[in-house]
Amino acid sequence: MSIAAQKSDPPAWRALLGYVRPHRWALLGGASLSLLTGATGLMLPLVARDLIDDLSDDRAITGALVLMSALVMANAALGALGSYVLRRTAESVVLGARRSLSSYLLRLRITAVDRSEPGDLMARITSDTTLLREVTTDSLVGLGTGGLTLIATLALMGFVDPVLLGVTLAVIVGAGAVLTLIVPHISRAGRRAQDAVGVMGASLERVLGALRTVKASGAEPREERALHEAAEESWRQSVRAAKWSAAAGNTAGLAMQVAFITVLAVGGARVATGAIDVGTLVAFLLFVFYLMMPIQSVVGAITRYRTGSAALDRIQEAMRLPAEPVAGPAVLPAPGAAPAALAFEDVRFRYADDLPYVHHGVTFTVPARGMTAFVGPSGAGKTTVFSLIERFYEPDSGTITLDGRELADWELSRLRSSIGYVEQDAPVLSGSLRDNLLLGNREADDDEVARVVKTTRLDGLVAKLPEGLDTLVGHRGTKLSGGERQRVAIARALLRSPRLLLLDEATSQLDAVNEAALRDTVADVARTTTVLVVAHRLSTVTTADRIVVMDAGRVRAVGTHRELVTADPLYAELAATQFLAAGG
Ligand SMILES: Nc1ncnc2c1ncn2[C@@H]1O[C@H](COP(=O)(O)OP(=O)(O)OP(=O)(O)O)[C@@H](O)[C@H]1O
Repeated sequence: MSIAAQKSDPPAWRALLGYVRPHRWALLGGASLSLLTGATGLMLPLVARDLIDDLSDDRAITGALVLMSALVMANAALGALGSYVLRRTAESVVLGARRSLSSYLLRLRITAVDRSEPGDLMARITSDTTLLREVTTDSLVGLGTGGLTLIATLALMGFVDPVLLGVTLAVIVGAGAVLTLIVPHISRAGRRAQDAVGVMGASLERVLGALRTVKASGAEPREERALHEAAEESWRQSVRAAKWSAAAGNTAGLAMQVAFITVLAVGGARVATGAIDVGTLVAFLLFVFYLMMPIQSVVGAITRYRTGSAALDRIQEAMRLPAEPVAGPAVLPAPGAAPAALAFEDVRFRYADDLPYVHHGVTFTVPARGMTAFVGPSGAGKTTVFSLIERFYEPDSGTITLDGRELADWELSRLRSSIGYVEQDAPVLSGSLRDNLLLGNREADDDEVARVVKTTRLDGLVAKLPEGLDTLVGHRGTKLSGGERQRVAIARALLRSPRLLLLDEATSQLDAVNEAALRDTVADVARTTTVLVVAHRLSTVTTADRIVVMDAGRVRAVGTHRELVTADPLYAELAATQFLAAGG
């Protein structure tokens, strides 16, 4: 996984504030309720003391009892409300992060996706965002309420005896120095634990995405080991983080005990010299005791923030991957819209700076309407032509124009809405058959769907499925055959009434009858639309209006089948040896 942190990354707390800002008032409300709960709790002993005084002085205790009951009720009610408000706010922060991250991931550039593991990206949305929950409530609120209580207690201590306050502060500063050494270990271990969860997500995605192949290859034990290793690495790092967190918590506890003893010793000496009286010393020691709670809460907040900040860093890294601009909903071309004309002019392209060029100056023109077939040996760069037209990638040099206008000048959603694209492996998404057909055009009505289902010869399939178009097709369409998936992909593209249809022909999977039918359908579409086909069948190339022969990233010839068979030796060889199904 190469989503790496950059030196210039802003600190995690700034990102956290970004997520929390929309919920600041709810968070403040929850924190105030927590403070109020604490205050009602602190008042209870005072009222109890009054009640005991009343009892010993033979006074009526009804008033004190009523007050105590009211305080107990208020404490419980405020506590429950405060905790609900805080948890709800924390969940809203998680929701906000999940929403923005998932929207962002849908806009990722394909180059970024090429460099990422989908399983790791999934872990960032699911697991890492969950950690924001604790960071929001425990860290932010703990730091706020604990910090306020700490300041108030220290102020009162300074009021009682500044010298003893100095002693206490010296101990606290010493403990703080130790904590600054411990805290980075918590961050590091937290980061590694979350990275290991990402690795596990990636391994899971790899296995589940190809479970049949894994089983058929007998690779379960090896894949199981990889999954377990990732789980164990996460465990190891989480345990390491727990160890350092425990050390931090105990350092705080130890510091308070050291402060207690030091205050006792220095305070005793001051009592002996008459600088303070015993009452002052006792009151101060009580304050040292009370100091424990806010200090624990502040240290807890810091340690939890450090674990959570690792998750925040991972979320921010994903949010910095290159993405496409935000676009409004795409407007599909009206049925009967003019077909598109396309031109490549000296296009050079490579998938990454450290990879060799795939296109070395590709030039061809495709007029509006008609079918153009791309042929050539495997790896010649045919599918890459389609990827560049869809602007999944940008060429390094040269120009690509659609209707005479450079692709870079097109609004991306508008460009893509003009195109119907059928990928070679014809992906089908989990959901119903209808969902899949309407993926590219939600607006298509039942008549249009029925027509396209018929032209792509899916009507037989629909009739035999238990729930027709509403039958679920399984994860990645596993309940469909390869040929059916391909026809679904073609039907989906046709429902968009594209001005340019890109068809990356599968190398197999269609039986002769369906192939002939689809060839007729595509030929029919080519009468009104511009169709580009990466062709693997003789029947396709013989019906094409023109054929572009590609070899090693260059266009070596353009012509019809008849012309090329005699004019281009490579084409003649391909026609004789490589094209599938000779039914032309
Ligand atoms: N996402 C990618 N990242 C890096 N290299 C890639 C990527 N996609 C394709 N390539 C490389 O680019 C070259 C051209 O690939 P392309 O898919 O365009 O070939 P093709 O002519 O369509 O081949 P085939 O007929 O086998 O589908 C190949 O060498 C391939 O390995």
